[in-house]
Amino acid sequence: MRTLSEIDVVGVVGAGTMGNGIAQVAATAGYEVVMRDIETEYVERGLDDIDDSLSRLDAKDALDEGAAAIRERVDGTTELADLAAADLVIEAAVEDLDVKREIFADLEGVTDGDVVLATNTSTLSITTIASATDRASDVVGLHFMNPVPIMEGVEVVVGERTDPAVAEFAHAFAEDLDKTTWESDDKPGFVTNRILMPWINEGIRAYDEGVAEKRDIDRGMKLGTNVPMGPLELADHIGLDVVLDASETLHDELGDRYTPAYLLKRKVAAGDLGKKSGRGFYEYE
Ligand SMILES: NC(=O)c1ccc[n+]([C@@H]2O[C@H](COP(=O)([O-])OP(=O)(O)OC[C@H]3O[C@@H](n4cnc5c(N)ncnc54)[C@H](O)[C@@H]3O)[C@@H](O)[C@H]2O)c1
Repeated sequence: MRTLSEIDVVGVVGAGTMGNGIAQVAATAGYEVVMRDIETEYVERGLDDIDDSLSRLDAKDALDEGAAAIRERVDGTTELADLAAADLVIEAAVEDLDVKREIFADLEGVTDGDVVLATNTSTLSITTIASATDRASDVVGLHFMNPVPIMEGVEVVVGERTDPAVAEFAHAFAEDLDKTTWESDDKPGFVTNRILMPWINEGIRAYDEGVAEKRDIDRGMKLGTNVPMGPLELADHIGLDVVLDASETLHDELGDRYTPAYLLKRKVAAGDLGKKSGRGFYEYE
């Protein structure tokens, strides 16, 4: 395993909401970044999101160096082979076990044998993802929160075969990005989503069953329990498809108390995915 001081290039798989956020914070911490997605269009959108986010932070004087210098450290690509340069890879592709297992098998082929392979999965088993490789001891969960540049927390998830030194490295790397970590065993949903997903689904059910108007549900939970976002606005922020994928995994693993809300499934079927599609429970510009 490479030590923290041996990490120069961070590979990121997926240029979506989480992938481009992870690429941005790694570049901000001084790392060179190679961010890979499957289509040029997705790579470009991810790079544009990084530009926008860095400009906003720059305008608030929240960066230690110019946005342009940070942005120059991020390369976008659609070529898997470009990840060969990485000293550490963090996967943030779609929340689908088969896709992630295929990505990890590919990563094993393309990266050096001592490179840690991390996944940003919200709910899927680290152990099952790792078993797609012959290097399960190098695989660890590095679960960033959304939006990555703003949220301080990172959940380190330890699989059945994860080497304790790899878990320790994951904590140290996240701390080097100015994050604060906690650790979870590889159990469905880990700490955060095991508790968060039923809360969001119950908020959606409460709305669907007419308990209150959607704004009152969000306002009630914010003012009544001191959380920064209510369940419906948080679902829009996370992405309704991501919430549904996570809820379905938890339902499969933990049973009926994790049943996804009917209205969540209907919104996803309609293509209302939240902020990223312009419409979820609320409308966005
Ligand atoms: N959205 C959140 O709030 C949140 C928070 C924490 C963790 N996560 C997790 O992070 C991961 C990514 O979520 P997201 O919200 O960024 O999703 P997203 O839909 O915004 O982005 C996923 C990206 O992965 C790309 N992709 C698909 N297959 C790929 C492949 N084989 N190689 C490279 N790229 C590929 C897609 O083209 C897309 O651009 C998921 O595992 C999700 O559960 C999401």
